[in-house]
Amino acid sequence: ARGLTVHLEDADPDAARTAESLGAGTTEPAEGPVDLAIIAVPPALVGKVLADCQRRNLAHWYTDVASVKSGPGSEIAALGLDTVHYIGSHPMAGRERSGPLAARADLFEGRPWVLTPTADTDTDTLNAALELVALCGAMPIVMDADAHDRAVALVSHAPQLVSSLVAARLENADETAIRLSGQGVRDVTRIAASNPALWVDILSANAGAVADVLEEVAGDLGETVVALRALAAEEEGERRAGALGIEAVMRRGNTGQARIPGKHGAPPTRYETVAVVLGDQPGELGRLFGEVGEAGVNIEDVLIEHSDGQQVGFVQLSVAPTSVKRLTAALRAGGWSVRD
Ligand SMILES: NC(=O)c1ccc[n+]([C@@H]2O[C@H](COP(=O)([O-])OP(=O)(O)OC[C@H]3O[C@@H](n4cnc5c(N)ncnc54)[C@H](O)[C@@H]3O)[C@@H](O)[C@H]2O)c1
Ligand SMILES: O=C(O)C(=O)C[C@]1(C(=O)O)C=C[C@@H](O)C=C1
Repeated sequence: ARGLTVHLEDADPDAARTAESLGAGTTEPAEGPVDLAIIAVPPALVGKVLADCQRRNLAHWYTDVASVKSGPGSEIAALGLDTVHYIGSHPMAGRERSGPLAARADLFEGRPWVLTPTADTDTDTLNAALELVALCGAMPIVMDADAHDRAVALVSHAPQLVSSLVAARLENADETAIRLSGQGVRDVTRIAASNPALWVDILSANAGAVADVLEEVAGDLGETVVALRALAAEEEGERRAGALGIEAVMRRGNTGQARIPGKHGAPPTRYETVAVVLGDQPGELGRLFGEVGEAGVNIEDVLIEHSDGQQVGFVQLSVAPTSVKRLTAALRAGGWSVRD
């Protein structure tokens, strides 16, 4: 989309061919060294693959996108590789599904992309990585590898495990309970569908920092259980203490959630939702998005909720509060059923 030639290589030729057929680039090898080689393999393989790429003189500059930075960085140094023309990086965007079929062209749009230069890193190497980040529409954040790993323990790795733990409660749950699943449990468990092997690899390189965060979560969980038991007690004073405990945890959650930045690192924006009833027919979603575009409204986020066993779904479009009236009127005029 940006007019650059991308050469794709993968240990699994089918993965490279599938990516090629989706328009990600060409599986034809480059004739000479390319500008930048982007190594997108599991973290434990970054050192080995970088060694192979440098031995083959594949590129002027090299980066990787692994979700942990200290482990691969130490391995690269231990292997004695060229660290002048290499810079670690980590786009803070991904999917719970792996492989080329899960790819999205706009995945990195407006997302933070961490770069971890060291004292060895050449300015031209940093600039090549900055250009990649800009081409993908992401926001560069320069960080030290250790600080990066501590930060992602809190904002990515511990949340992944907490999501998996919540979803694990559903493993043997009664089917009647599962059928009641609404948007709340879907929001909390989306990333529980992630690839276990990749996450073992990621967590192996950041286990201590993630264990520290989870130990604190475990402490909070213990206190929350005590508060819930008190809430169910006979004695009124105990019940009041329980209510205060639960209120405190909910308020702390409100405060933490409100600190998460919006797109482009801007302060959190409050969007409003326009909910549209959608028939379960091919092309309905595309038609809806087309009409939203024609109304000149930007979709900031979208949630699709299917009702079990019904031929309709609800699409919740998050839009700027100032666009709600205009969008609702335009969609109703176009024959869509918009919920009040
Ligand atoms: N999935 C995410 O959400 C996400 C987000 C940010 C960063 N990352 C990082 O990106 C990297 C890749 O993750 P992914 O989710 O794209 O995984 P993936 O399984 O979809 O892709 C990894 C690819 O690497 C290939 N591969 C394995 N060994 C290889 C080798 N020796 N040479 C060449 N190719 C090889 C595999 O065949 C596979 O196609 C990981 O380091 C991960 O931490 C992932
Ligand atoms: O949203 C997802 O599905 C992700 O995979 C996201 C996520 C994250 O925690 O933000 C997960 C791990 C990656 O290292 C980067 C992004």
